[in-house]
Parts: sequence; C-alpha cells; structure tokens
Amino acid sequence: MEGKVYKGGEDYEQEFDPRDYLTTYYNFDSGPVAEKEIIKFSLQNLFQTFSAGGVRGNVLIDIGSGPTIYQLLSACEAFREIIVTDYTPQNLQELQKWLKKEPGAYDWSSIVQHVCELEGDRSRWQEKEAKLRRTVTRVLKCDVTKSPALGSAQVPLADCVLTFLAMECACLDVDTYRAALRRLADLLKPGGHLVTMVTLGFQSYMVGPKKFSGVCLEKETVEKAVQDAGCQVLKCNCAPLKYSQACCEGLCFIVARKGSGA
Ligand SMILES: C[S@@+](CC[C@H](N)C(=O)[O-])C[C@H]1O[C@@H](n2cnc3c(N)ncnc32)[C@H](O)[C@@H]1O
Repeated sequence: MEGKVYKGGEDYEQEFDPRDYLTTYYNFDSGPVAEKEIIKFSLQNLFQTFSAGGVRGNVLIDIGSGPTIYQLLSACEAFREIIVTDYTPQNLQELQKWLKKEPGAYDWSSIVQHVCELEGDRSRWQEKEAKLRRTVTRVLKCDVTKSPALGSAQVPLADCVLTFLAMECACLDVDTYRAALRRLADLLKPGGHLVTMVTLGFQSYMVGPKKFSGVCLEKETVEKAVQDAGCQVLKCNCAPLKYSQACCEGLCFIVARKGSGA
C-alpha cells in the first residue's frame, strides 16, 4: 500500500521480500555505488576483526541474518561452528537455498571474491564458499524482542555474537533496543565478543516498493547500550556512509567484549 511504513518482526514476516532486499543492497557488480561502498566498509571491518590474531573460537551466533551470508565470510575461517538466525521464514528459506546450493540461490560470488582478495588470494573463493557451507550448522528462528531470543532452541554459549543491520530494524524504540542487546549478551560466554554494525540516524529503507523503518540511534546511544549489556567497547568505527535506498546518517561498526562477571 502506498505511503505505508512497515515496522518490526510481524511486518517483516508478511511484507519483507528477500530477493528485493538482496538485489537492492547486495548487487556488488552493477548496483548503486553507495551500496557497494557500504558492503566494502562492512567486509573490511569484518576481515580486520576475524583475521589472524583477532576474534575467534568455537561457536558464533549471527542474529537477524536476513537472507545474507556476506557477514560470515571472514568469520567462517575463525569459528568451528556458525549458527544463523532470523525472524522471518522466507529469509531462513533463502539462506537454506544458498547453503544447500539449490537452483535459484542468490549469487554471492563477487562478494566472496572480494573477501578472498582482502585475505590474500582471490582465486580461493569456491573453497571459501564450501568452508562457509560446512561451518553453518544450524538455521534458527529468533526474535530479539522476546526472552530468550532463540525460543526453546538449545544452543551452547557463544564465543561471538554477530549482528549486522538488524537490531535497529527489529526494535522500534531505544528501550527495546537496549533490552535486545542484553538478550544478545546473554547468549555470550564471559569474555566472548559482540560484533555489530548499526545504521546511525536511521529513518527508513526501501525493500522493493515497500518502506520499512525502525529505531533512530546515535553512536553514543549504541555504545551506552553495549556497555550496559555488560560489554566493554574495544573498537568503534563510524563512517558517514549513506545508502541510496535508505534514509540514514552513517554506519557504526563495534567490537565489544563481555566482562567476566557479566
Ligand atoms: C535490514 S535486514 C538485515 C539483514 C542482514 N543481517 C544484513 O546485514 O543485510 C533486517 C533483518 O532483521 C530481521 N528482524 C526483524 N525483526 C526481528 C526480530 N524481532 N528479531 C530478529 N530479527 C528480526 C528481519 O527479518 C531482517 O532479516
């Protein structure tokens, strides 16, 4: 419906089209320059975080994965097991399509090649795709506005919780965002890492013809919420990058570590 703005989990389940999302924001070869710059910013930060000497361990849980895998391409070299999650069944189905190499699965090869180039060998992209497919062991439903966020699923405490561009969509106000971050910290082992990227000054974004909104966050609000969830901010890298298909003011990439007493 024209003029309607969609918000939060249930709207995502009914209105969010994974293919529209992927072709708008993850068309690395022929999409808008702005979106391409944002993908490169994300991949560079993830590469630095998960490369040798960086964040690593047994279990990584990605929260609000959506239909995307780019956020896991460096992490799959640093973790033995990755659990992907999302609120909407259609996003989980799109992920499964890629994981199982089904016909019609989204083609991530240009983005995978870019990550392999960052890691030093562009030619090993098919090996990396195979590695990621082996490393993702579970695809689960989650709702970050509910406790526990993963419902009745039994999962081990994670060495890393990753969440990219999802919390500001799932949460409609700052209190809900803060509570959701505490739920994510609950999934972490003491000493585990929270790695997140958030859109700052977020108003809305387009998914095909549909407009979605969420909570408008500032850098200080994000850092405070991370700290109040019991995590120490180790890195905060903000950039004034803007999407062509979204209203926002920039991006904020954070690496934080859960305290041993938290
Ligand atoms: C903008 S997409 C981000 C997808 C992906 N992480 C990325 O980096 O492109 C926002 C995601 O948040 C998910 N989401 C919405 N409400 C949620 C909730 N209550 N709990 C968990 N995820 C939710 C949506 O289904 C959607 O996949």
